[in-house]
Amino acid sequence: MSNPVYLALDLPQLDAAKALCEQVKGHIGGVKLGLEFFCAHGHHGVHEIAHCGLPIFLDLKLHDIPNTVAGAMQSIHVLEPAIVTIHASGGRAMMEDAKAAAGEDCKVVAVTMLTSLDERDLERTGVGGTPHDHVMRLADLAQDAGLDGIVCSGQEIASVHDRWKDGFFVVPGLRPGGKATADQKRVVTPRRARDDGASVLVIGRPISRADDPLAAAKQIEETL
Ligand SMILES: O=c1ccn([C@@H]2O[C@H](COP(=O)(O)O)[C@@H](O)[C@H]2O)c(=O)[nH]1
Repeated sequence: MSNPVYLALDLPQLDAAKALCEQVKGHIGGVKLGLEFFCAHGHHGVHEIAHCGLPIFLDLKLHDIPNTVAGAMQSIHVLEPAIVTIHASGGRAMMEDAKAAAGEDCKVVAVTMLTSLDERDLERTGVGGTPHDHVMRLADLAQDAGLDGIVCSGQEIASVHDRWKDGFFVVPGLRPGGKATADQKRVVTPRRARDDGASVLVIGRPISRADDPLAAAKQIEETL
């Protein structure tokens, strides 16, 4: 089985991001480039990281009207990403148009509820119910729209996996100690997320901010 860990390269310096990728590339399965990286380095930065030879996950979390999101998807075709994220709350038409505009080999997955949010945060945005309810509702919508899968926390992955058997599930908010840290609230260990059905494990700071990133990546790999 291939390594499910995608390293989140949330670093402002391109050289540092490239060096980190080279350092740990034998112990991860892919690289996730998000807003911080893409806003700083754009297409050029993605091409530079692609030299590492790992699959690229563009975590752009697109969220706009259908025509705009479809246009953005077409603009990133040339980068040949393996995975791209959009927001499920953009609605069914937006998700359908995004999927139609994506390349054949690109998985389009919808962010349901950010792992930095808990039930209280959800209530404050005017959405009733638990995170579990909210994630299930948006997972159903994403499946109906023909997407490949969703992004959710490891706390919901077992339920999502039960109702969407062939879905592709991306799980961030992973902490080797299993405890909420920094801005992440709905966390589990990488091992639990994998056992519960995650396809991709997104891990950033536990590796990138470790004193020894290579040792951290190896330790996580050994737990899987
Ligand atoms: O719900 C979400 C969606 C995306 N992310 C992204 O994953 C990584 C997590 O980084 P850590 O340093 O391991 O916390 C980061 O790039 C987020 O943008 C998420 O955390 N939660």
